[in-house]
Order: sequence, then structure tokens, then C-alpha cells
Amino acid sequence: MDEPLPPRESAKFIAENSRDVSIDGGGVRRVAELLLAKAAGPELRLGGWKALHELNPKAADEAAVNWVFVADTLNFSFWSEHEEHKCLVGYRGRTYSGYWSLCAAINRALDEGIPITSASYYATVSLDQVRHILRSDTDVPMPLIEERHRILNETGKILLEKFEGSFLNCVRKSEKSAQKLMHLVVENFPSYRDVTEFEGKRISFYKRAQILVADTWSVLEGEGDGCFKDISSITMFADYRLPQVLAHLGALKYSEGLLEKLLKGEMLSYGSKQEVEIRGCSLWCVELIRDCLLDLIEKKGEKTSEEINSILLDYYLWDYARDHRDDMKGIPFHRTRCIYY
Ligand SMILES: Nc1nc2c(c(CN[C@H]3C=C[C@H](O)[C@@H]3O)cn2[C@@H]2O[C@H](COP(=O)(O)O)[C@@H](O)[C@H]2O)c(=O)[nH]1
Repeated sequence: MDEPLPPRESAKFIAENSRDVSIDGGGVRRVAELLLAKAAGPELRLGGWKALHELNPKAADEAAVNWVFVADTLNFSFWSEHEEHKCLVGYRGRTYSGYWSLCAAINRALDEGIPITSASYYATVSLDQVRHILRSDTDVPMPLIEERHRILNETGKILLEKFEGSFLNCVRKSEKSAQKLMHLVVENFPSYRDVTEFEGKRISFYKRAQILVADTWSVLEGEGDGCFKDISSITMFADYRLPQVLAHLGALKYSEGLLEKLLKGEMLSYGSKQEVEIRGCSLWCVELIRDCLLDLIEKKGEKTSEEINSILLDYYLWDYARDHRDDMKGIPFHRTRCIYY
């Protein structure tokens, strides 16, 4: 079957043909100006991945790379039906929700002596064991537990068969190319194949594959096996939080009809026209924000500690969404239940 369009080209094609979602040029500029003020700060730099997030590994070794692999293999669909009634995980005195509840559960398991980041363990882990590992402190379990179990078994078996049980071997096969690593991941691990159709074309977002490459770059601090020469070719990750924060900041606009649907909490199925327009326009919007920001930095002669790329913008905007949850209450996120984001 023909290769899908790569994520960046997919997003451009979607944005040019989108009907219910549009990008607002003024909003793009305003977000770029917001980011310009942060350009030289601690958030828009690679080191923020470890410095700003206590659950992320501090080491840059093989165990840390395998931690990232299992976290991103399960990095999907944390949203709950009712915001006030959701999965929570308490860890070392703090309570975590959403994506961070997964990271807290992984670290809790490791503290309990459960080798959840070892392929030889999760290739044959049972559903009951996964339920225990990902258990919630509330009566609301983490969504898609059965899927998470299936994916752990599938992914663990492949990692053992093809990469001697360590994701670091897959990273080394990429020969320091982010694009090659992304393609190795989607070719070998089916649960990462975030591909669908739009207006008769096969398109890709590869959200979990792209964030896996980005988090591998981050955990290895951009050095050694993680010194990807083409890391800036990775785009933002098309999840359900970035569209929400881009709409909140005025860079993304929804049609009346779509906004009404989202406000009612209606589900959008994976690969549906409106869901693809939301994801594609969000991705293209961040590309435009990056271009505008780099232009502003150039014009103002701002010094930046390192090259600003779409990964660092994404990380910043995702963290911003976390920190401004209350301000964003009026802007709905789209509800798609799937294993891809
Ligand atoms: N675009 C984008 N999507 C991201 C992330 C992350 C976690 N990355 C952090 C980890 C290390 C770095 O420090 C990053 O800050 C998770 N997600 C997605 O969000 C959703 C969960 O949201 P909530 O329900 O609010 O927890 C879900 O689709 C999940 O796949 C990101 O960075 N960018």
C-alpha cells in the first residue's frame, strides 16, 4: 500500500482543505510574541524536560531510554467522561492525573520492584497485573486498560524479537536520524501507526512515534545516541490538549457547528473529517507559530540558548495547558477514544 503523506505535509494538506477548523493569523502572531518573551528562558530549552518534571528520569542511560519507551507506548487517551471524576495516582506525596498519572504509576511499580520497563516482563504481563500497576486512587480506572495490556504484550514481544529487548538498540539502528527512528518505530510497532485518510489521501500524524523520538532526544539530553542531526524535522504532537490551548490562545478557530458539538461533549471518531481537521490544523498552526517566532527572534536579535524547534514549542504549550486548566474551562477539548493519542 502507498506510503501516507508525512505528518508535516499531511497537516499542510488538511489546513488547505479544512472546513470546520481554521488558523487565525493574528492569533499565530500573538502566540509567537508570547513565546518570544520565553525564548531565552528555562522552558524553551531541552533541559526543561528533566528540570521541570520530577517524574521524568534524571539519568541518560539505557534504563531511562526504556522508561521513555514504555511511557510513550502507553501515552494515550487519559481524558475522563467527567472532569471531576477521573483516574488519579498518588506518588511520593503528590497526586497526578492524566498523562502524569501514567508516569506516576510506572515509577510506583518500579519502587514496588515490578520491572514494568523491561520487555521480558511486559511481553507476558497479565491483564490483572496491568490493572494493579495502573491502579487509580479513585473508583475511575485509567481508560482503555484492556488495550494497554494488549499493546504491552505485543510491543514487548516485538522488542524482544527484533531489538534484543531494549529500545536503545532501535535508537542505535537509526544512526542518529530522527526521521529514521520514527520510521523504524512505525514499521515495527503496530500500535504507533497513527495513519488515516482525508479527502481521498492517506495521511499520517504519528503522534506517539514523534513524541517517542522527542522524549528519547530529551532523556539522552541531545547527546551521544540521542544527538539527532534532523531533530528539527519532528513536528508538534497531534493530541487533544494542543488544539484546546491553541483555540484558547486564539490561534485556532472552530466553526459554530463544530464548537457546539464539542461543547456538548460529543465524541468524534478517530479518522473522522472533523477530528482530522482539528489535529491537522493544530499541527500546521504550530509550524506557522515556529516560523513566526524564528522570524521575530531574527528581527529582535534575541539570543536563544539553543535552536527553537516544534518539539520545544509543543512541550511549552502542553505544559502551559496544564498550568492554565481553569482559564481554559470554556474551551472544550475534542473527545476521541483511541490508542494513538
Ligand atoms: N502534544 C503533546 N501531547 C502530550 C504531551 C504529553 C506529555 N509530554 C510531557 C512529557 C515530557 C515532557 O516534559 C512533556 O511535557 C502527553 N501528551 C498527550 O496529552 C494528552 C494527555 O493530556 P492530559 O489529559 O492533560 O494529561 C494525551 O493525548 C497525551 O498523549 C506533550 O508533551 N505534547
